[in-house]
Amino acid sequence: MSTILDGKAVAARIREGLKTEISQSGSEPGLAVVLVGNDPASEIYVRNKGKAARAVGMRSIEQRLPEDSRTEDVLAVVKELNEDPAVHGILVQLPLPQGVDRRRVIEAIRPEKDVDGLTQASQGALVEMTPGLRPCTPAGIMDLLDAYHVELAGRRAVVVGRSALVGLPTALLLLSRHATVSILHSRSEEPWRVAREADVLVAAAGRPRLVTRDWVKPGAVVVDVGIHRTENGLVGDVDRESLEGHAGALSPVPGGVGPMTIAELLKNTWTAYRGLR
Ligand SMILES: Nc1nc2c(c(=O)[nH]1)N[C@@H](CN(C=O)c1ccc(C(=O)N[C@@H](CCC(=O)O)C(=O)O)cc1)CN2
Repeated sequence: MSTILDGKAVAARIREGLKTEISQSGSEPGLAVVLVGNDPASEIYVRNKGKAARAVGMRSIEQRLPEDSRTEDVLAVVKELNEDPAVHGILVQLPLPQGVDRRRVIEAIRPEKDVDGLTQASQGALVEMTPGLRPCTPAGIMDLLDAYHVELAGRRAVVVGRSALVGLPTALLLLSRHATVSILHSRSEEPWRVAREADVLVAAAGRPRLVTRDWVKPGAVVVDVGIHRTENGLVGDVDRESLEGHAGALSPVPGGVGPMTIAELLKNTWTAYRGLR
């Protein structure tokens, strides 16, 4: 049997801890989420973020802009939120519509309110390993591994995918914990040869069921970051059925990394509120 890395349960514990801390402090951190356009998955995530924020005692602010918004329109909203003392964390939901310049919008967020950890200031802090707000999904992966006491120092970790949102920062966080890290990507030749060496394999390629049994060393810990909506329901980047009983541990989709992403967003908002890094 493979151990199931139960992100839903770990995230619930994190949220419970935050709720207690926030209520004991008598404070009300504010989280602003900006949604541009009508992407149906983004609608769900933004709704869930607002619900989760309110449930731990935070103020949730939602700003919606139409699909045909210009970069300047989004920048104006971010600027307003930057100036608002009741807003401690700002997140711009991704992806943005085609006409909006993602880099300019993200860069407009004040680093101390960058609860998504995506500004160049936050990314620089991650590279330098100085205090800063870390991107939510990578931070969630680390907390999930820690919750199951997965040893990282000196072990071989392989990340499949090199996105700025997940793959790259996850590799850096694993490196900061002294794992020996490789990154695989769409141009890697025979990626399964490298993947098979992993003690810890993180699949963040954005390709449904890419990682099959022949990519995985028996007993390895496999973290699935993918979420794909198919006619048979949600599937990840990992072909879960072929890994059951082969992997030592496996994060499910749904119920693995997804809930951790939202819990980390709340953690970052609480950190931003306290001004502690
Ligand atoms: N600004 C950002 N945009 C996006 C991020 C991000 O971290 N920052 N990540 C993803 C989407 N995402 C958060 O925004 C996210 C994805 C999935 C889940 C989640 O809880 N998934 C559930 C399944 C829910 C469902 O889809 O029905 C699960 O895995 O159990 C939370 C957050 C892209 N955009």
